[in-house]
Amino acid sequence: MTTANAFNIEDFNLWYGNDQALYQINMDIPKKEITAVIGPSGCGKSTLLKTLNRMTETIPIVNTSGIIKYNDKNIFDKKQLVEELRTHVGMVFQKPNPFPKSIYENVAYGPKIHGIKKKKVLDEIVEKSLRGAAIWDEVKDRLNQNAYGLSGGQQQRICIARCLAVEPEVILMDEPTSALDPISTLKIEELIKELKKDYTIVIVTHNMQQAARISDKTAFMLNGELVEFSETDQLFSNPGDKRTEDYITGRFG
Ligand SMILES: Nc1ncnc2c1ncn2[C@@H]1O[C@H](COP(=O)(O)OP(=O)(O)OP(=O)(O)O)[C@@H](O)[C@H]1O
Repeated sequence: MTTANAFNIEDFNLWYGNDQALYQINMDIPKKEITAVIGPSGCGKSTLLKTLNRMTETIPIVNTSGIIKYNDKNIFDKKQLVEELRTHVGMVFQKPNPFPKSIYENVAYGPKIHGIKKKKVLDEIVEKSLRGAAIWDEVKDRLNQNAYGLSGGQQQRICIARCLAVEPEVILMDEPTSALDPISTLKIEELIKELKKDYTIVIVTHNMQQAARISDKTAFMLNGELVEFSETDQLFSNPGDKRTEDYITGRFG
């Protein structure tokens, strides 16, 4: 049975040592929609995002309670292999972080790790992924050049292509445009809206206008709590909580 939600977060708490960073989070993240997470610095946005593909557990002092289900299965279940989860749930980071390799090798890297060796198959994956990340036309004649030679915005699209190459279902994006100029930002925003047709996207952003422009649903977090999670139009036009209203009208944050 397939469900409409990619993730069900149930009574989830997270501590860094003695400091609690997330409190009783309950949230269902719908498939093939863009879910934005907003809130002031330090409110737990990145922590929540990184927990969705179990990146936070690489930090030794992290403890959690509660359940996060991905496609109805608890991601913390002993039987759930973390590598497998991360194949389905990819991540794009704040700063573009291509490998110091050619554009081609950056995108072919994941499929190669997964055992794909045939040049023809890899060529196809590289082209499809670069097209999917809306950068094929800009790089098709220089696939063997080092990805470091590209602009920041282009590097970020290479990182998105690298993520697409392993065919994830979900793409987690942690402030993917905060290091980019306004034109590159708009290109990435257009791309994210395009990707929604095929992927579930969860994006952490400092930029409320960005959340309002691109997301279907928005979560507002404050001090580790999920204050409000609703349709983006509603959250920005008619917030249900005074704290959300104060934040979106710039009264704090
Ligand atoms: N590796 C860590 N070790 C200890 N505490 C951490 C760690 N990472 C984050 N924290 C703490 O957890 C809380 C939430 O941080 P988090 O980075 O999730 O917030 P954020 O909303 O994403 O902030 P920002 O918008 O500034 O990136 C903060 O108090 C932060 O200091």
